[in-house]
Amino acid sequence: MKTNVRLLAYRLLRKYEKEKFILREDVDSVLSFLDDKDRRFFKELVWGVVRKEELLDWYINQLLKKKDIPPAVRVALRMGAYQLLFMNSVPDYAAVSETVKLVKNENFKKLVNAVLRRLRTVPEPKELHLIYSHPEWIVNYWRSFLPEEAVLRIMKWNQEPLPVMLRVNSLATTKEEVIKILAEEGTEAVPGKHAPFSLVVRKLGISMNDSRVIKDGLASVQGESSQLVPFFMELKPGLRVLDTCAAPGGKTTAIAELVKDQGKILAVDISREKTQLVEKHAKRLKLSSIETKIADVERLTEYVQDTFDRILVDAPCTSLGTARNHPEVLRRVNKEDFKKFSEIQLRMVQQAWQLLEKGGILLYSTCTVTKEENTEVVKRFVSERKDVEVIDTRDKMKEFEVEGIWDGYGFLMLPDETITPFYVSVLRKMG
Ligand SMILES: C[S@@+](CC[C@H](N)C(=O)[O-])C[C@H]1O[C@@H](n2cnc3c(N)ncnc32)[C@H](O)[C@@H]1O
Repeated sequence: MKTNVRLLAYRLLRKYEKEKFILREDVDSVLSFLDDKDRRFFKELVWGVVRKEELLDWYINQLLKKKDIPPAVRVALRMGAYQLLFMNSVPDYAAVSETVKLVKNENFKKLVNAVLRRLRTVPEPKELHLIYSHPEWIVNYWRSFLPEEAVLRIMKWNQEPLPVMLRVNSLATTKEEVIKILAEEGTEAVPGKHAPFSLVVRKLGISMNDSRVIKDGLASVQGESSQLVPFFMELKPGLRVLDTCAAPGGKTTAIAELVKDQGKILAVDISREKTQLVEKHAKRLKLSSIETKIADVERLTEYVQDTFDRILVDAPCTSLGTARNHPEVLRRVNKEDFKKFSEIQLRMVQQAWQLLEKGGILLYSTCTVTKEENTEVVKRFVSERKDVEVIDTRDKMKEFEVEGIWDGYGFLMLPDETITPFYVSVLRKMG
């Protein structure tokens, strides 16, 4: 019997509507029994509906007398509207009739049918937050501290799913070699524009987890923004490096590769499950300079007494910069979260600073776009100490061809095809 992919998508989206959270395991478990064509359809429908939520709701609401409809009906309407507006491969009659089938109640079946049949008659919206489908409050919030063109750039790129990117393990192989192996597996990859060891996947042959380059530790899956972070830490072999908030170890292992696996890298995270992820990552890449420790970074000095030449605080944050892969984050956060995270982040930097040698460098980074968690954290920290020098990273960002905004405390990378928004602040301890 043919699998009803729309029904599977509907169930997942109903769960999302309740919880505002999509578990990757839920997606993967559906994908595991679909063929290639159904997988593509399922992924596009699910992520498309989440990505375009505000826009779809706006179209639907133009045709509803009473906007307060049950969530089950709203989700079905979004799915139908998405297929009509964005999926050229789906004929209109199928988008309408298959959506009507998802709805149980007879009266609502009629309503869904009527709305979807008239959907194409609605003229396009004019407001930017609708055209680029973002919650209005987030756009207004970004406008309160970012130039309009930066806000527009973030919104535009948030419409585009991020390509898969790899960081080639420079201690084990070369970009050319990895490209060759990938080609034998049917995957097309090209060198990335920004990070020295990056590859961008243009066409996926087999799943990356099954690829020889991952299994044999020749590369890691990592975006270009993350790959660039360690390049701002003035790393060299033999340094003692502390990576707080290290799991799953993307940046820890990048650091180890850059110091040629020579030196001591201590990777800290909050739980055993988390530090095990880092250990697994290091083992796969055959890196031996990494040790792990379970600790609460907000009280780091109770757990760690050694001092370090370099410290990375890649802090937990509201993750707004990950919206291309996780469009649901934009619909989950609220302004209180910005404040809550910023207090945690400041405590982490204060604690880590105490373990930094004079002349050493602490890099603070987040993958979010909020004033509270970026500029304000560093500003507050700098204002309470006399031994902090803020390092200007503008020239170096230019070298890596990364555009963004310098706020006097750090640099907010602005997105392009392979860069996602990332905030990087580099602080030197004066002696
Ligand atoms: C942004 S992620 C780090 C990503 C990682 N640096 C990488 O590149 O792969 C933030 C990490 O902070 C950890 N974390 C959150 N609160 C923490 C705490 N109080 N102490 C230690 N780690 C914490 C989380 O477990 C999570 O692994």
